[in-house]
Amino acid sequence: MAGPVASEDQRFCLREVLDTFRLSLSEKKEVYLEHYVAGWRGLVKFLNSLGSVFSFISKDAVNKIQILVSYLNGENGSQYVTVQSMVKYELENDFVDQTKRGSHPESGCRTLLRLHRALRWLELFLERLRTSTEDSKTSVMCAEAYNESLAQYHPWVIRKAAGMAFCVLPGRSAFFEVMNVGPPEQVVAMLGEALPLISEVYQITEDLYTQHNLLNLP
Ligand SMILES: CCCCCCCC/C=C\CCCCCCCC(=O)N[C@@H](COP(=O)(O)O)[C@H](O)/C=C/CCCCCCCCCCCCC
Repeated sequence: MAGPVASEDQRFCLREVLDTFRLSLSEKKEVYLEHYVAGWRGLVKFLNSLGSVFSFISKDAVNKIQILVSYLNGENGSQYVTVQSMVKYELENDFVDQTKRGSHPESGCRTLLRLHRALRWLELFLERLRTSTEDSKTSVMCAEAYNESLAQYHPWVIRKAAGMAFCVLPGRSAFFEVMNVGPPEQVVAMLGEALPLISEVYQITEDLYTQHNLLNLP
C-alpha cells in the first residue's frame, strides 16, 4: 500500500549521517571519498525535506556529489579512494586548474573544495543548534554560520538567495523533528557526538589543502 510519507530511503536520519562521517575516517586519518560523499547525500535528503525553496542549494550539492562519484566509479577510481590519494593523483597528473578555470574545470580537488567549505558552514551551524535554547531561531543560527564561512566565496546574488531561503526555515522544534532522532535532549546529545567527527574530517581536509596550496582553487 502506498503511504503518504517519504520512503525510508528518502527519509533523513542524523544517525546515518553521523555513521557515514565516522566511516569516512581511516585509521591513518585519511578521508574515504565514498563515505564523505555518502555523508553529503544524507544531508541533501534533509535539505530536500525542507521544501522546494532549497532546491537551488541541493541541486548544486548533488551536482558536486555526482562529479566526485563519477571519478570514484570511473576507470581511475582506485586513485580516488581517499581525498589524500585524489589530491596526489590529480596534482601529479596536472589535472587541477590552479589559478583560473581552464582545461580541468571540474577536477576532484576543486569540486571537493566547494563541499569542504560547506562543511565548515555545517560545523558552525550544528554547534549553534547544539547550544541553542527553545527560543533560538534556526534562520538566525543558519545565517550567522553562513556569514562566517561560505558567504565570503559567494557572489551577491547567491548570498541574497541563500538569505531569503534561510528565512523560511522551520522553527527549532520542527527542525529537530525532521532530524528524526527523538526528543530535543537526544538531538542535542547526538549533535555532541557528530560535531567532533565533522570537525576532524574538516580539519584533516583543511590541513591537506593548506599543505598543497589548494584552498583558493577557481
Ligand atoms: C544535521 C541536520 C541539520 C543540518 C542539515 C543541513 C543540510 C544541508 C545540506 C546541504 C548543504 C548544501 C551544501 C551546499 C554546497 C554549496 C557549494 C557551493 O558553495 N557552491 C557554489 C560555488 O560553486 P561553483 O560555482 O564554484 O561550482 C555555488 O555557486 C552555489 C550555489 C548554491 C547556493 C549555495 C548556498 C549554500 C547555503 C548553505 C546553507 C544551506 C542551508 C540549509 C538549511 C538547513
